[in-house]
Amino acid sequence: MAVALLVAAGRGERLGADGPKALVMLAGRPMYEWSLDALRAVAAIERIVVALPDGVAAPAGTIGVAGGAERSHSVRAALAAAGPGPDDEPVLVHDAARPLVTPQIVVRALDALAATGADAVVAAAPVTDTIKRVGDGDALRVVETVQRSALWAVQTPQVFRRAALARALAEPDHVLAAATDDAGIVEQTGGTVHVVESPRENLKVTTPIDLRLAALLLEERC
Ligand SMILES: Nc1ccn([C@@H]2O[C@H](COP(=O)(O)OP(=O)(O)OP(=O)(O)O)[C@@H](O)[C@H]2O)c(=O)n1
Ligand SMILES: C[C@](O)(CO)[C@H](O)COP(=O)(O)O
Repeated sequence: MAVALLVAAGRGERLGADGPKALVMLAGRPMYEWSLDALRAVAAIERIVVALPDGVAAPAGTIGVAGGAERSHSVRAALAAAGPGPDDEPVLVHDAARPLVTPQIVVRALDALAATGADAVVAAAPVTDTIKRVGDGDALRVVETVQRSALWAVQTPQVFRRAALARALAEPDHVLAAATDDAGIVEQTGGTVHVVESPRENLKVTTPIDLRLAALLLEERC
């Protein structure tokens, strides 16, 4: 059985809405509810912890906890609220900002962790753009065209063996603040991380155009 941590405590500054991003209405419901539906539909998930903005009540059947200053601080708070568990227990972390996640994506990530000896498995999609490294003195000068075949755009869900995630989240606050995902901290602390393929549709709502796209895709599903 697995524990799921849904992080929904971000401010959403790049979206520029009136309130926290996870509470923004998307295809008729607060954004975080779409991810909760997907997590609740997976039989292997026995507990869901939600990191929320201060003062927001926990959704029914979940454990609520106040989020931290940065994303990985919220993951740390959620893991603490989940209570103790065995070292090899799968702990799944998902962003409420990825409302297009499906039960199938979640199950594929959990199964992939069980099938490997890795410390973590992250949902990801092969990169389809050509990526150039820019900078090196002249801010706009192209330095390199990166070999695309080795590049994957990483998403959530990210599934960890509990001990590896706990070790990563025990790093100092500034290490957590600098990380854009938890798997990156696992890598820095000597852990092994694999990818499992996931559709590009599992996009992250960051800016207003993402919100419009997510609404269109969710309305298509309903
Ligand atoms: N202190 C934080 C920051 C982020 N998150 C969550 O982490 C996910 C990914 O974060 P991001 O999309 O960067 O959200 P925000 O931090 O809200 O966005 P911004 O950087 O534009 O303010 C989101 O589900 C967000 O709610 C969180 O729980 N706690
Ligand atoms: C964790 C994440 O969703 C992986 O793509 C992403 O890095 C978090 O978003 P942020 O905007 O970089 O905080």
